[in-house]
Amino acid sequence: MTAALVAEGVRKAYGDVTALDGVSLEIEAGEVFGLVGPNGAGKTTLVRALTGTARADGRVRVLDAAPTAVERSRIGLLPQSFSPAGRLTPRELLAQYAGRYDDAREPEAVLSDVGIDGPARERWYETLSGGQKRRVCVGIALVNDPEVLFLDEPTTGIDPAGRRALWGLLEDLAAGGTTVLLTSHSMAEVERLSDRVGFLNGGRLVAVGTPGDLIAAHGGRSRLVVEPGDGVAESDPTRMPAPDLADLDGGFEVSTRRGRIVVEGVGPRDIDRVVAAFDARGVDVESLTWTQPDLGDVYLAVTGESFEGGDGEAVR
Ligand SMILES: Nc1ncnc2c1ncn2[C@@H]1O[C@H](COP(=O)(O)OP(=O)(O)OP(=O)(O)O)[C@@H](O)[C@H]1O
Repeated sequence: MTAALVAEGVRKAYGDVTALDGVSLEIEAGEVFGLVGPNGAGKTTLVRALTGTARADGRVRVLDAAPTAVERSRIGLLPQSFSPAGRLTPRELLAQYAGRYDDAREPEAVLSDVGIDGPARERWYETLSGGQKRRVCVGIALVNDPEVLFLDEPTTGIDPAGRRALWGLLEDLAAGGTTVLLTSHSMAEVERLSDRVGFLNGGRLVAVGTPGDLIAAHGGRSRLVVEPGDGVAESDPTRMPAPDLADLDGGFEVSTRRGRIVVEGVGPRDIDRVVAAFDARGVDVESLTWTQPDLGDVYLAVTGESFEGGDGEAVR
């Protein structure tokens, strides 16, 4: 396989702030790579270094060229902050951007792909909703049918149905061989779309791998999350019962988190006896959820920060 994107020892400082602290990464042609990390971790700066929109120390190659030398029709970029002309319609904007390339896609087809249909195509960009605007911006990044697509938080502000539609579109592009570098704060999004995921924290890549490998290495064990009854958690979280399950065979670890009792290491076959043990210890169980580790757990493990996702993503 050939690397479509290469970063070697990339460093970038803004005054005293080190945004990238020696990032090395190779992304294969046709790969979808998800970049995640807390606010300020350096994701946008890495995208900017790779696209030549910010100068950085170290070595960067895009399709075997310097980022500023690569043929621009081969690259699509959706920056995190991007505001096209407000008093053009989506149809006019797409036509305008298409006109920059010798061989662009049909604007109408691109607008259909990103879900801008009907009257929204004919309204000034500035009058569109936030999610509609973001869809138009995604369309602009796709209009030249790029080989490498950089998407910096593409689905921010887009409603759940639109987000899923966009995921389907990105999956189609990936199936067609497009290389995608995606940043996102949605673990569901990166887990669904990415062949590999990189976690940035404090300007360093702290973990890289397939979602499955990362979850196996850092995700911890499956767990039972118990909401205790009797209003104990609300009245005084410090009085939360954390029953000792040491005598149960299975090596369970019990802790309390945000008013819930978390029992790590509970497999599907263990649920009944753990619940019975709660009962025997007089802990009233209001509700319980069994979860398997996912990328949100990896996030917590490798960045040290708790992850609270939107869209019904797990809270840990
Ligand atoms: N133009 C700039 N001038 C000064 N500091 C900057 C600039 N751009 C980024 N930084 C700083 O560099 C660090 C990395 O920022 P960056 O935008 O790359 O993070 P990020 O991971 O994309 O964050 P977010 O999730 O909030 O988008 C931050 O501390 C940020 O304040």
